[in-house]
Amino acid sequence: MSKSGTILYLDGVSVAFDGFRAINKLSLVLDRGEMRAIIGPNGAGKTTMMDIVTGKTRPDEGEVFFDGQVDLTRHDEAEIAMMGIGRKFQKPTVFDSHTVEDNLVLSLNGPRSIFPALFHRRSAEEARRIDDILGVTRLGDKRGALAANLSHGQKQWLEIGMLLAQDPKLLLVDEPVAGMTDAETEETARLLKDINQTHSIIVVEHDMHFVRELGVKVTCLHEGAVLSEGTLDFVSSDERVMEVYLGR
Ligand SMILES: Nc1ncnc2c1ncn2[C@@H]1O[C@H](COP(=O)(O)OP(=O)(O)OP(=O)(O)O)[C@@H](O)[C@H]1O
Repeated sequence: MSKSGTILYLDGVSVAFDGFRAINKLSLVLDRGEMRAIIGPNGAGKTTMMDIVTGKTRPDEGEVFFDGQVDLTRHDEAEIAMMGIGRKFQKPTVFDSHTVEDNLVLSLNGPRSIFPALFHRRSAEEARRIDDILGVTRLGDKRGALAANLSHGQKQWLEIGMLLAQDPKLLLVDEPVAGMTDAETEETARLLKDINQTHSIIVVEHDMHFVRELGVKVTCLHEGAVLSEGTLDFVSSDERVMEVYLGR
């Protein structure tokens, strides 16, 4: 299959831990500009797949390409982050004692340490980017609030904003709506759809209501490989998916 036009290209990827194949000849292709939802039972290999993409885990075999041409297996975690793959873990890790705005300023890309970042005169370009991110993450009226005082959902949105501040091409988002209210969950689907206008996204999520709201192609992983792929209706009516995951 051609890699051109892809933002992420995995083919025949395997990795074993002590002889156990957590990822087993996995092939998964994400087009540039696409948002994809990844589902699958516990232990299916979702986290390990993201660890491979971000350079945390090296595959034993297979091809892993970013943006059609970058061989990710030749780069380490820091290089991969610099190249434009941003990852959001499940648990928010915002700086509680800083304001929402300062959390974003601290995440803006470019070499900087905490004091220059907070005290240097902000350029017009930086101010515009912060405003854009506050808008897209629904935090415009929380700009001056301490991150500690945000709701759980707002903290997740702030962390997504901190990822955007690094200007990634591809965002990997792990279980963003776990612990959110229904209203926050629905808003998160809208928020990710907004971000998807300008970024490619992979979302790992167990919440099927949320996956339906996203309305994107779904890949179900099982035992380290793709079990089923297509629309949510197609995947969720696949007997093999019902057997290992949804029908439990
Ligand atoms: N560093 C490791 N050493 C040994 N086994 C591992 C390691 N990392 C993952 N595994 C195993 O690989 C398999 C896949 O795990 P992984 O965390 O990728 O699944 P997952 O789909 O993310 O599951 P969950 O939905 O529970 O997060 C599991 O059986 C896990 O125990």
